[in-house]
Amino acid sequence: MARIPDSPQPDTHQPHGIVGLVLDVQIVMSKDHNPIDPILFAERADAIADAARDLAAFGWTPATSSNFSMRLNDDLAAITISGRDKGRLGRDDIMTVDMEGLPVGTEARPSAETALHTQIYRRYPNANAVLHTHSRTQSVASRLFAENGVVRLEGWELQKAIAGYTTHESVLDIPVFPNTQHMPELVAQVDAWIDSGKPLYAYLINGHGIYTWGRDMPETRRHLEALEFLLGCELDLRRLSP
Ligand SMILES: CSCCC(=O)C(=O)COP(=O)(O)O
Ligand SMILES: [Zn+2]
Repeated sequence: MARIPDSPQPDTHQPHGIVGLVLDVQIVMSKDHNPIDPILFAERADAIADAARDLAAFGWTPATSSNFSMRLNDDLAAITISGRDKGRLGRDDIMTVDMEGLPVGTEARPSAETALHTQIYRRYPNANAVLHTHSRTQSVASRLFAENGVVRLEGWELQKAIAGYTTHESVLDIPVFPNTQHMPELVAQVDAWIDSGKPLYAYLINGHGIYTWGRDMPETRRHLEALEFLLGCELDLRRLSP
């Protein structure tokens, strides 16, 4: 559960010196009125902002698109506020939600796609970060492979960048779900795939973008970068070998 950092104590031996420190963090209360660890929130928010800055620099978050989150604990996640420029995020652009996607301790509006993030944290207890981007490659691949409902990746050495994959001889299926503005429908499609027992490391949404996750932010970034590369390779193959 959330932990309160030790309160700074006044230094009684330094009556004219520094008697306290002001931290640039908010103390947020969860629904059961436990304070959320502000240090943990700040650390996660910084990790999200750093990743987002890099992904925006790659051109994968055009026009305020994309959203990012990290788990805070079993009940809460830090997620980007809806509509923000993802290349210029600061701590104030990130908020806390519970695992039903409801805001905690703020009036801010979480990402329109929050339900897809909290679903991953509920279904995969080892997932601690979720990244969703809208690169050109992801968007085109999602349209091209929508008819099959899946992008089958096999024979690529870079499949080994996905946690648990140890050989290019493996098969990595990335489903493509139909897009909808009705989040519960998307959540139901993802649930149905997971409930079928098929492995899921990432998915595309038709004409929209990609979702992937991992046990921490570096692993999740590795997944996203590998998938971007692999989808680009599949597009090139389609173009070059009719
Ligand atoms: C302008 S992009 C359309 C919404 C979207 O797909 C997205 O990823 C960003 O939505 P958010 O509410 O998270 O800013
Ligand atoms: Zn999106």
